[in-house]
Amino acid sequence: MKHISLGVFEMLNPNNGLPTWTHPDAKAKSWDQTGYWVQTAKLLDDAGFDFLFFADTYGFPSIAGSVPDEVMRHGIQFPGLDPMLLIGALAQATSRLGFVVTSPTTVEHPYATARRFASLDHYTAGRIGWNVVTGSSQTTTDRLFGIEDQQATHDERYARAEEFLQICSALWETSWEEDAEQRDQVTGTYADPEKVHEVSHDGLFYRCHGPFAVAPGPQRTPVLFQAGTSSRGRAFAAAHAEAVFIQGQNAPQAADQVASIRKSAGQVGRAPESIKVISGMTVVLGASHAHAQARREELEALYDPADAAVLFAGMTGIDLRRLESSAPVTEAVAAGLDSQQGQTLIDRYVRPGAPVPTIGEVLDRFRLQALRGFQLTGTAEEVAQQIEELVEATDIDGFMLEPTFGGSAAFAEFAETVAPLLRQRGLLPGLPTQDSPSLTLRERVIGSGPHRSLAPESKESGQP
Ligand SMILES: Cc1cc2nc3c(=O)[nH]c(=O)nc-3n(C[C@H](O)[C@H](O)[C@H](O)COP(=O)(O)O)c2cc1C
Repeated sequence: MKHISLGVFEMLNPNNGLPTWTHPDAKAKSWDQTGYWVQTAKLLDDAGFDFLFFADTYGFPSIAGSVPDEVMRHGIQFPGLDPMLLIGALAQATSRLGFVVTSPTTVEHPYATARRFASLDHYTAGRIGWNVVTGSSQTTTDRLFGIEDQQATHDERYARAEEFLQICSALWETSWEEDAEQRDQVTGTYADPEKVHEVSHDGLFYRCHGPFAVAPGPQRTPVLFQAGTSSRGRAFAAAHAEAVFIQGQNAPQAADQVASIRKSAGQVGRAPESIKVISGMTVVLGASHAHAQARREELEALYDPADAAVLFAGMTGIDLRRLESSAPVTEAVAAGLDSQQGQTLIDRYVRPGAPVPTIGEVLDRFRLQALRGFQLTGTAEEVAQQIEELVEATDIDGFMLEPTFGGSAAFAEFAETVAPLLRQRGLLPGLPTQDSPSLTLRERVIGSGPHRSLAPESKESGQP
């Protein structure tokens, strides 16, 4: 049985997905406090988790240019803080835990993004990853950044992302030779100018000229995660991603996704298993199965159907509230409510050959699983068994635990009860000890490194 990676999926807002902050165990009062996150990161570090992952977006739901009342009143992806600014404090408080931060290729500039992640590679001593996304809640974000007149199509956003990453990679991998940074106090040479090269890029969307002003950190390139699973998203992942984040819904669907991601990687000359696929999973535990089931019902009662409809509209640009709930969901397309946004989300509900679900059914499934992956419920033994079966059936490489009622107690419970069983089953390595070597995130999760192994085509492009 292969070892799996274990992460935690978080967002810097009061909830993860639909509002749960009103529950007594939620982090309603602490989610914006550095102390809460330091304590959580330490817990995960000591419990042997591999990484803490932050999803992020500048956006929040808006529909036809206005923000529905529920967004602010109920706290639906609102308000939200910048997770990147927290990483230095978390790195200082931990010694092994990796951090993955989501940052979009839409409204940022490649140079600024490359500089931030290269800085974080230094601050975390090589424990940083970047979840590359083409952005959600695009309509809201475009208005905030004043670029609503330039709305790019789904595929154009991926074309920009290609160029964005090309520049970042050149800055990280080619600007500084390995021994360019000398810091020699005797000769007074900080960096050898002969060994720091200019990057020169004139593209369709971006221009960037000059040497990179950050010397390489332990990993040079942060570990590249990617989320977005349309065929265009998959092609992008095949070319660039070292790990792909999916929201697995059931074993057959996830097995297909894993196989298709590996196949696409193989088609561009990469070893198919070198690309890691990691799924979200929400685990609700109990002393007995009935107890766990009761806790799940308590959790799901928090997910309000009206909030779900607002979040769905914000993410997809499709306001299903305008249609009869008994109508087939394909009517949304017929009614002209289709949009360029969130293709994955729609693909998720309409399967070739299967009956088309109604709008009410789609919204209810979305309510229960919005922004979430596998839903596991049971005793620790039952959950460990389900995880083993999922790994066997899908060939998935790891999971991220999604928050349930909001606080970090659920992560501690998983670490104390399920993780030891996964170790017994050979799915997790032993807990690190004082003598364990300190690994970079790439060494720990991808199993290579510390530097990125470049895809064959980038070697051929004449870059050193
Ligand atoms: C599993 C998953 C996680 C995502 N996480 C984020 C995120 O944290 N921030 C964000 O702006 N977009 C996120 N996205 C949206 C993607 O950036 C992308 O815009 C969207 O999925 C459309 O691309 P696709 O059709 O290839 O999936 C996520 C998408 C998926 C499928």
